[in-house]
Amino acid sequence: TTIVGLVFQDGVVLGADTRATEGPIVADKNCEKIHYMAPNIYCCGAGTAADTEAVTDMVSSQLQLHRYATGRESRVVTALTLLKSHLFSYQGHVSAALVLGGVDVTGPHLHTVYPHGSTDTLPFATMGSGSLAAMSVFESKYKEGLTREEGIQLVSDAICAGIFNDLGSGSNVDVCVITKGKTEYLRNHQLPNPRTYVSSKGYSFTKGQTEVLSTKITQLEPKVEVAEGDAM
Ligand SMILES: C#CCCCC(=O)N[C@@H](Cc1ccccc1)C(=O)N[C@@H](CC(C)C)B(O)O
Repeated sequence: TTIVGLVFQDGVVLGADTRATEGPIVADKNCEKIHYMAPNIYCCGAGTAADTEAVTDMVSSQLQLHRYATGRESRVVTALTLLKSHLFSYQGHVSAALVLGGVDVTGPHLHTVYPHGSTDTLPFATMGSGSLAAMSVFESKYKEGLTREEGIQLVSDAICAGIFNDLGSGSNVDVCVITKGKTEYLRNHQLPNPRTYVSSKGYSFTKGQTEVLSTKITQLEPKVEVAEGDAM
């Protein structure tokens, strides 16, 4: 997995690839790794698929109940505290490495959460097996005050670095843009690895392109006629 996040002038942009693996096998070519936490908060997950899905879904439900109880918009720090406390209590056995981002009354926020429950607050962050490839892009191109378009492009470039240089990452680029007034989930924002279908007429090799070295035709034993009504 390659998952990233950055803070830009109007909020936060999150990004993820869409490959799920089982050892050397690609288990899912287009899975979703950017999870809804609240209308103004999303969370990217790397690690064990079941763990990232379960922990983000659980905290998302807790945030919804908290919104009912307070009548207020959820805060990123609330999601952060719920996530880290749960992961810490399980001493790293829940393999969820997360990039949490959102915009609340206190402004834009971006955090990383590690399986053991430690967290960091950063202007830009990457996680997953493709995180080093992605971080190389951020370290060379990130700056403060990026526009929405610049932010989306930089996130896409960082995810593509993972897609093309990390075997644990691949397929497509998902993006999520969170600002004070609006949240845009751009599912399959980029499709850099389209499946090229073999044309319906089969391969298009020109006749004679492959040299025929020898031909051997074997006559099969004569067909035995089956009389009507015989048991098969
Ligand atoms: C679909 C399906 C099966 C998913 C199995 C599954 O969790 N794969 C993991 C790798 C892994 C981890 C621990 C045990 C085995 C295999 C995986 O692809 N993680 C990616 C993120 C998740 C959200 C898709 B990424 O971190 O590479």
